[in-house]
Amino acid sequence: MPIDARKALAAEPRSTEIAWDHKDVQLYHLGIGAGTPATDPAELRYTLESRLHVLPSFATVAGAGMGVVGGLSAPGIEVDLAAVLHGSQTIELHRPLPVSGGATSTSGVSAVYDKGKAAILVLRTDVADAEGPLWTSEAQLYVRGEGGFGGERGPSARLELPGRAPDLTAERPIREDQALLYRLSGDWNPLHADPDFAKLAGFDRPILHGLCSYGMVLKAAVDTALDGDVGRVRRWSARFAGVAYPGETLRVRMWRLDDGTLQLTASAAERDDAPVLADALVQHT
Ligand SMILES: CCCCCCC[C@@H](O)CC(=O)SCCNC(=O)CCNC(=O)[C@H](O)C(C)(C)COP(=O)(O)OP(=O)(O)OC[C@H]1O[C@@H](n2cnc3c(N)ncnc32)[C@H](O)[C@@H]1OP(=O)(O)O
Repeated sequence: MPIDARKALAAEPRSTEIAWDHKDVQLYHLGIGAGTPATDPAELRYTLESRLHVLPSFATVAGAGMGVVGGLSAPGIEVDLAAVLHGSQTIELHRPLPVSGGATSTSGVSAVYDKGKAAILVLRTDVADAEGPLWTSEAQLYVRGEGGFGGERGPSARLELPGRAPDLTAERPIREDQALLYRLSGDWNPLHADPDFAKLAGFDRPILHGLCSYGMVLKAAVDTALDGDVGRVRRWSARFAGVAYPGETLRVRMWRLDDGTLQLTASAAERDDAPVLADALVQHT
């Protein structure tokens, strides 16, 4: 059986050493659409090494990504990459991310849910350096066709949107070559680059990496709602509610909640606001 939940959950978490430097950070920022000083001089904080700050979602690619090439393989898990969609992602920052660094990353499967038509794999990663914990991340992978193994169904709660107009709206164009640029940060999944593979996975053309929209939307939130200060982000969580395609425009709606949290949605402006990110929250100082 491609997913053996008991074996996957019983496996010891795996530790690897990761390292990154300013070039990785700059490439990541370009991959999520950082602009040029001609559009906004403040953009140089994302692209010029002497002013560089690190958008916290860089944590999702730090250390050269996930090595997903042919499939997802781990104890108890052997699934075809064409069946995998990124379902949701959370990162929690324990400290601001340094421009360059080295750390130990420890990952494991923390839950496996059975949605009938799909399985959900929950992967947790804890990253720490000599000074202590840096970040914790949780990825949920939606694996089509792998449910029905008799497992627990897992949570299904959805966040209600505030019943009022958004406090802020931002639009972010996705470059035609955005996915080609983004994949250089480590997610080489052909779903985002190869039209034949995309068709095999059931899409008319390559789709954008979930983590690329995840970074683009966090950047929009930091730049418009958090004074451009990446150090204010404590936690960023979102569900991938629908695909986004290169060439589209992400429309980001933001609400400031009473407890200080920022709630967001992102949609594809050209497709009647089809949902891209939902259940999205930025916790910040
Ligand atoms: C460490 C990191 C490794 C990364 C590896 C991944 C490599 C990457 O390169 C891959 C990608 O980036 S893929 C691109 C990003 N993702 C997407 O575009 C997916 C967009 N979402 C969809 O298409 C649908 O929501 C879809 C298809 C996900 C679900 O739609 P439906 O089938 O219509 O689902 P629905 O009938 O509404 O619900 C069925 C049950 O599943 C739960 N669920 C739905 N969407 C979920 C999601 N996004 N995440 C988690 N759970 C989800 C529902 O709650 C429901 O369960 P229940 O009935 O118990 O409530």
